[in-house]
Amino acid sequence: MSDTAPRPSAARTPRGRTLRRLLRSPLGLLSTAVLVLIVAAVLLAPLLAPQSADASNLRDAFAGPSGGHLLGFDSAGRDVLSRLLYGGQNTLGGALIALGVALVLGVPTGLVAGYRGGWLDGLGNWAANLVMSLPAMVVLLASRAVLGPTVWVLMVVLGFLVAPNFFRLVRGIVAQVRGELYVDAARVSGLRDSRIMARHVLIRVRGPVIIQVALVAGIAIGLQAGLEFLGIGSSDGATWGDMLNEAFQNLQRDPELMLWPGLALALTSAALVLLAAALRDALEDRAREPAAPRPATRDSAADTGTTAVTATTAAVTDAPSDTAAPQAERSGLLSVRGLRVGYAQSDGRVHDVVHGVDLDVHEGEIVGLVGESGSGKTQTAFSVLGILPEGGRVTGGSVLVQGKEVVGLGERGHRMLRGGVVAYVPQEPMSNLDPNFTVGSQLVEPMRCTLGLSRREATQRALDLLRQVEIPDPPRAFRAWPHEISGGMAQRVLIAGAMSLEPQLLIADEPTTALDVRVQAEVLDLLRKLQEERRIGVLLVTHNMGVVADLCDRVAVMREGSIVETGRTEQVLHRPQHPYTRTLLDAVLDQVPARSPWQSRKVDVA
Ligand SMILES: Nc1ncnc2c1ncn2[C@@H]1O[C@H](COP(=O)(O)OP(=O)(O)OP(=O)(O)O)[C@@H](O)[C@H]1O
Repeated sequence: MSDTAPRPSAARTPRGRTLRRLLRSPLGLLSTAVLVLIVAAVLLAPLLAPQSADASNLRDAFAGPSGGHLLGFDSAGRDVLSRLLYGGQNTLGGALIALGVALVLGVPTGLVAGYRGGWLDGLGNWAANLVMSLPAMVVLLASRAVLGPTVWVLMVVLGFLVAPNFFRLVRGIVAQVRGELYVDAARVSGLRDSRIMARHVLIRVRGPVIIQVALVAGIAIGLQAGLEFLGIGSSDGATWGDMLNEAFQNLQRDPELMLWPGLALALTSAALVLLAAALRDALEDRAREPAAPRPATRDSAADTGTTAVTATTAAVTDAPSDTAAPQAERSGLLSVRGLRVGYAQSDGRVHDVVHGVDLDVHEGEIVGLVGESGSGKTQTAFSVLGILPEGGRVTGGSVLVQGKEVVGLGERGHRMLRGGVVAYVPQEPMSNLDPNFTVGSQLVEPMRCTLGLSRREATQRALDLLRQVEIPDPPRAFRAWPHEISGGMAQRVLIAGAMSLEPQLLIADEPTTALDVRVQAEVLDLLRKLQEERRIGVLLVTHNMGVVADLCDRVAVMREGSIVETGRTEQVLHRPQHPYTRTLLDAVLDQVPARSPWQSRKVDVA
């Protein structure tokens, strides 16, 4: 491992940056300091309080400050400072109970509803709306009548009443995150849903939930004090609400008694609200922060001296043609027959976007699936992977992977397939890496979960893989954050990730579209090298005839959800049978000069 490579410091982690930003803002610093002081004082009550909260001496009733009793005595001759400190324990403890219940009920249900969608989401929403429509005060009064006046029980009920706030917040964010490509990538790499939620999704809801916690804590403290002030709730010991109630009854005699519990409540609630605002600002600043400049890499600095091929150059020459692979005979690796994919419409009808596709990928061959945008290439690939978007489903046909039918396979079966036999290289490398984790961590985790490797073994293997995909400084790339690497490097990382589970079939969906032309050539070279070394089958989804010419043994041309022509690459490129294939080839030839002569799977040197 290189010792010279800089290690991203803890201070540069998103969490470290948020905390520093929070403490740099005057509001954040002030509110944090006030809260820390209040909590510390309350926790240290046994050391700071001159006596216990309930020790009373009627001779001291309404006595002013004296000696060790800085805030004087109340109407029952109890020390006000002691009651304030011990009362804080009960008041803050009650708020914690309400918060705990709300978090336990709201966050996991919001996660599941947002991530899974469907009937779970419907049910969760219905329940949240129902609870939110209940008048909180009436429910609390009814609970008091049924369950008794204990304030702890009322705090549990309060937690139940505010849980929908957390549910809605989390559900909304998760529904957004679920559509992120890195979440798809994590699914494709075989991670369980629970693991994806814990690792990739929870991290996105963390910030907003913390803000909501601060707000709800303020509300819980206020409500609890309100209940006790009205004499509705009662706890075994003193609380700030209790103190307010007692002070209010003696307002004429000693108005100062209102001051201390009122001040404690006001300060705590205000500090919580200000902390929430400061946290929100800190998180928004972080989101606005521009990504760190990417270091020059071999990929991005490949302007000179690179062996490259112009990927958009199609080679159509007079080389001899092969015959098409017999479609009747099904391949042992991937065999698709009569595949139909449909999406449910709002009127209940199903709209087919793939209409009876036949496709084979044999061991050790690269098959190009080519066609214009919207022709159904991705839907076909996603059907094999079992990751069709919500609303989409296979409506007919058969997909055999290593002889095993995958149509109708449950999520678990698909996950096992994706974590073993089939791997996927997506289109947009940067969006498929989770910005919250280092590159290395994103390589190591699937290997640990799927192959059961120890962290040390998985780390070693990840470094080997980074070397195999020709990343110049593997240890450095391993430690880098996604924003610190170039698009070409990110694609190499994703290829390494796909290879890490030793697949037999690799599905690459436009793997070079997001890259510049020279980096495209390098990534294509890499794919070819890995495919030849490992003798895996590759289904290459592309709209680029140049890529097909450079890389593929066979090609299937897709249009409007159907395969219109299939055969060996040379044959299809030399003597296209279908007018649509000719149009695709003409379009390429219109745009760039043709490379000649056609050389099967050879790279043109720029
Ligand atoms: N979530 C969806 N809901 C409804 N229709 C969809 C959905 N996703 C894709 N489609 C439709 O399926 C058809 C095929 O889309 P697909 O993504 O497979 O095209 P493609 O050939 O891969 O195109 P591209 O190269 O642009 O990705 C398109 O008509 C598209 O509108």
